[in-house]
Amino acid sequence: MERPFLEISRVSVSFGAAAVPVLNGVDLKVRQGEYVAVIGHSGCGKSTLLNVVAGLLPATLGGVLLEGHEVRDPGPDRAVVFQNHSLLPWLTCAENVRLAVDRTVGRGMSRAERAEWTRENLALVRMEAHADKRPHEISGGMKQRVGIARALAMRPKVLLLDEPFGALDALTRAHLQDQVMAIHARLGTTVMMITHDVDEAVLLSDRIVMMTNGPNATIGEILDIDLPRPRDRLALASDPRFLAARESVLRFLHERHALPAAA
Ligand SMILES: Nc1ncnc2c1ncn2[C@@H]1O[C@H](COP(=O)(O)OP(=O)(O)OP(=O)(O)O)[C@@H](O)[C@H]1O
Repeated sequence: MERPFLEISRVSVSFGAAAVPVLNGVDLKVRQGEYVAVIGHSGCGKSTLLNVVAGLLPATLGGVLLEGHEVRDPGPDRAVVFQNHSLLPWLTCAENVRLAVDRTVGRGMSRAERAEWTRENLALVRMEAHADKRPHEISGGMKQRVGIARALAMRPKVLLLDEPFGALDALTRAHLQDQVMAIHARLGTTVMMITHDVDEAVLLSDRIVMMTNGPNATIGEILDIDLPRPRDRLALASDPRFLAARESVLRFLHERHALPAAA
């Protein structure tokens, strides 16, 4: 059998002396270029799982392999974009991206090449016109776009998105989702994205990983989304396959794994 690109094997995570682990025995194989969304109720351990893949948090049991190499630390092959941008406020958009370039792929590049690579990556998220602005001069959606450009500029093997659009209004969110789909189509980056948004998960993903409630959370079900790409949100809004996938995730979250208070 072909070796999986990213392999999460029997990952369990316990914090401190807690008797019950947050995550228990999470197994997932991700293909190169695949777009996987992880969805589940608040507190089930989605960010914990992403942090293990990022190398920011060690698994208590089990582990993660990327192209057969064990993940032990954070590294530029696994770039993370968080819900709240983490741009340095005293640097311009270009300088924020450039900093990541200088420390990773830019090491073998000339000064001019680094500047060009920075510009190209800002262009991927259509932010080249704002390259010289500082974070306080741009909107929340624009800051997230710069954060995505910074992550992509490292040409990671896996892009880890932890609710990247969670703090944005619906229209900005839709716009960014479309941009991320276009970038995924163009670069073929493997993506693991955490989201609470069912429509977002169905629109963007090849597979949706649905987590059971914590503690002791694990993968409950995995849904394949076979919708052809490129995907158009308007056309899909009334597509029976989109609606069926959406309903299946909603049933998982609100029937089979409803939170006790909501059940
Ligand atoms: N460093 C930590 N120390 C102790 N407990 C933690 C730590 N990090 C997370 N937890 C606990 O682990 C559980 C899972 O947290 P996590 O942030 O992974 O959930 P989540 O599914 O991403 O939640 P949300 O959707 O609300 O962001 C929670 O109960 C949380 O309190």
